[in-house]
Amino acid sequence: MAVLPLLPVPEFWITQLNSIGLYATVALGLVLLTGVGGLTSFGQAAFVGIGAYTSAYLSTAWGVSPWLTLWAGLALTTVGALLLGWITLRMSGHYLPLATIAWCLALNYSMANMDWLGKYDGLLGVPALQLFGWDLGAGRSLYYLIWAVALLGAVALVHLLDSRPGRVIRALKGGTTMAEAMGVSTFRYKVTIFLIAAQYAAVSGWLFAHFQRTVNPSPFGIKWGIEYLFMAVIGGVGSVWGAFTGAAVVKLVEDQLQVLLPRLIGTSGNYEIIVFGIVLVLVLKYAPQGLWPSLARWLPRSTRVRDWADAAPLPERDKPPAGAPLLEVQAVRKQFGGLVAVNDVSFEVRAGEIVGLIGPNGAGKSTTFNLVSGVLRLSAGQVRWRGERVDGLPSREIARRGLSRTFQHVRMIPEMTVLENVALGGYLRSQAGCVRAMLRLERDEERRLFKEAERQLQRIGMAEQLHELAGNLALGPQRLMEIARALATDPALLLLDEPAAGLRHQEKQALAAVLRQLRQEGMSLLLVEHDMDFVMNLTDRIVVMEFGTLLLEGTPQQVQASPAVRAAYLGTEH
Ligand SMILES: Nc1ncnc2c1ncn2[C@@H]1O[C@H](COP(=O)(O)OP(=O)(O)OP(=O)(O)O)[C@@H](O)[C@H]1O
Repeated sequence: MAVLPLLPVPEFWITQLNSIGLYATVALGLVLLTGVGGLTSFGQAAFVGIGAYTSAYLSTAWGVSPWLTLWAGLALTTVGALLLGWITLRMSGHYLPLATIAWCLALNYSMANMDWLGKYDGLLGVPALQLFGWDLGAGRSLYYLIWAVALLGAVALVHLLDSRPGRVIRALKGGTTMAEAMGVSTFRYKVTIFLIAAQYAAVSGWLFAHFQRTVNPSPFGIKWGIEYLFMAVIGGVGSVWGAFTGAAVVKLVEDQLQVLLPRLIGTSGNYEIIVFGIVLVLVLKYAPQGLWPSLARWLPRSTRVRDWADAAPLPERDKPPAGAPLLEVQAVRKQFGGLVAVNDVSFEVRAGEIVGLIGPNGAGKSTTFNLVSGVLRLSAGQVRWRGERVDGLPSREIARRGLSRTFQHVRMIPEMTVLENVALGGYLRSQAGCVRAMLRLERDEERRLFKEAERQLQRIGMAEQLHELAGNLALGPQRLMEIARALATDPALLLLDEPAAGLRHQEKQALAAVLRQLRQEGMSLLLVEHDMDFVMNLTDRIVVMEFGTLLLEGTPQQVQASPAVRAAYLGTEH
């Protein structure tokens, strides 16, 4: 690619490649936002427009250097994206796509109706870029800058996705509950990826203005917003290199159809749009992940190099002394409409104890877990953590205080390895942000995270499966992986929701041994479990719930001897 402009390649193809580089830069932002983060935007063309118009206006009307107008464009984009993101990203569902459509339409009409922006004619005479006296006016010379930007943008994204913030971003698509339980403010990350995607678009717009040397509103309308999304989807919206594939396919197919179709059917019209729509449907039918992942299947998969052997351990929190009150649940209540799922339940967990929470199906155990860990809000009552009231706090704040959990239905990132999933647990014990990750300045901390993740996986007996994709594991090992991830948060209390479900007998025994070992190391455990042998042999105390209320609290022997508990399980009157 570097020598292409030096060869006698026709100007047409250089222009095509320049356009592909510009489109791919916008599509890269969508890979991050939509493909990885799960947030759909139809409005990227508006951000391209901000980058283009800011530079065109400031450089033509005020003679400002394009190297300065780039920053002005990025600053304006930041303000626009923050405003839009702040309002819409708290809401789930269709609000963001709709808001981005509205934003794109509104901005496009504004551009087209302002005298000082030249209305529909736009701004002419945008100066060419100059770099150290080198004129970048010709397509052949600008080619280098366009492709340097696109490729650097891609490499920065690859770095980002393989980092502490990247693992969080990859968790967003599967819902926010798990990431929040690992201590992440998912809203902050949603705003961040929205901002990054907008800035990729604005940089592309800046280049576009100085490539075309003129701007007008039409390339920044909703049609282009949709087109950019097409590119990302066709290329493979989850993969960085898919942005290039998609941009190339859309640009080349559309152009070729415009030439070929009139010749084939003997009349001109917008038929290429129809044929293009058919192509899109076929791609989505036969390569639903997009074209790049279908091609990449044939490439060898590289495993992570184990370079963390000598990394320093992550910081650890002070653990409470054995017997100190840790978790106090005081008359907690949760109503779902008319249903009282948890009815004034009280119990406590002291440091160094293993407490079991049992009860028939629908007794309210998982709801109690969700109340304690901040996933659900209480209707009444109090939850105290080491004496401090924590009910009403979001789950990430409770996680920060040392309470970590697993989920009844395993929550993980299936397309990441076991090691990477567990490394997400170390989020609160590390600091690297997006910029450091994109520049690869956080490798030391990353090694420390992987060392910790490996240590926890060894502890749980999964040292052999570090590089396995989490989605390929059977249910039992997935549950163990969740425990390792919770352990990587360095908790003082571990809440385990049915940890033994799906495990074979020997695996259960191994798990019980690990949990006992954890208790010896000072860890406290609260677990919901249906396997009675497992609970009776492991726990110090058991809390029994039935129909949302506390039926009994006592030692395993007391619970086993209780006729009321037996009746509750058998469904008889007591
Ligand atoms: N989000 C919700 N909205 C409405 N009702 C709910 C909700 N979550 C739970 N419930 C109801 O609350 C009751 C308690 O449910 P919960 O899942 O806490 O029970 P459980 O003891 O964990 O059961 P299981 O052992 O089957 O997991 C059930 O009747 C359930 O249908």
